[in-house]
Amino acid sequence: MSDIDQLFSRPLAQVGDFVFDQDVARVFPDMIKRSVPGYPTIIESIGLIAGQYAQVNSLIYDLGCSLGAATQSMRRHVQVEGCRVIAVDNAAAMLERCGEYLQAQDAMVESLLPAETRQADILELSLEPCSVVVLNFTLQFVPPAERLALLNKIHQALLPGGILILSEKLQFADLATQENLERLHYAFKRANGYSDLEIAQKRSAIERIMLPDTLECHQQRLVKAGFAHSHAWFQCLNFCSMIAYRD
Ligand SMILES: C[S@@+](CC[C@H](N)C(=O)[O-])C[C@H]1O[C@@H](n2cnc3c(N)ncnc32)[C@H](O)[C@@H]1O
Ligand SMILES: O=C(O)C(=O)C[C@]1(C(=O)O)C=C[C@@H](O)C=C1
Repeated sequence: MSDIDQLFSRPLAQVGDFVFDQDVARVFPDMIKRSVPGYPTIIESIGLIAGQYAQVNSLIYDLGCSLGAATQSMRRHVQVEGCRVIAVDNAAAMLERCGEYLQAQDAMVESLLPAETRQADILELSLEPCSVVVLNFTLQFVPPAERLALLNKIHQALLPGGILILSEKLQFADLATQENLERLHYAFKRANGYSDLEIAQKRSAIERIMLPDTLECHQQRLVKAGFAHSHAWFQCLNFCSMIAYRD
């Protein structure tokens, strides 16, 4: 079970950069559900969408898997012969808990899709041929200069007919839209029990290491990476999810 996220509830003399460490791993399910509008819907839908595009005897990658929520959903939804999920994260603490969650899922549910965890930097990892790749709120933590090469690598590894599911926090070019949706996002966090202090300190902790792009930037970069066809399938406030098609 997850502890309640109170990591930023007390005034910090110095707010360091956010790190996916043991403390975050302990509270992550609570943190992300209370911070990302629509997260439960996105997780459940990733399983459904993957179930429609996973190909026989192929790999599925969950890149930046954290505790493996998307992997767990895909294991429940994908009923395709010979598929296997590889859940990748470079944070040891997150991956350790991911392994615990997957073992617990195996103990509760029979005939799930096989899944394995792999600790690696997705920028270094070589990808085997696959039919579904998930980047669920991961690309936003990759340095912007490295994002195109990662998407290129994913496009190269995807089998014809395969897909990338890309979920991201969005930036908006229009200032009014940016300010309105940011304000609504903070209202969402407050409605979920975060104080103004927690919201402010978390914002400081992520502002240097989490760099959102606009939807237009994502779509242009996906085309450059070889994904001629992509679209958003979900948006809740300033968070969205897209599907990009490997034609
Ligand atoms: C917001 S969390 C992702 C949430 C998760 N995909 C889910 O659906 O619950 C971002 C994750 O990406 C991981 N990450 C960031 N950069 C990475 C990299 N270069 N290689 C591997 N994992 C990375 C972090 O350790 C963290 O677990
Ligand atoms: O934008 C915020 O305020 C967030 O907390 C977002 C976000 C994310 O999108 O990954 C940031 C860090 C955590 O992983 C959980 C949520």
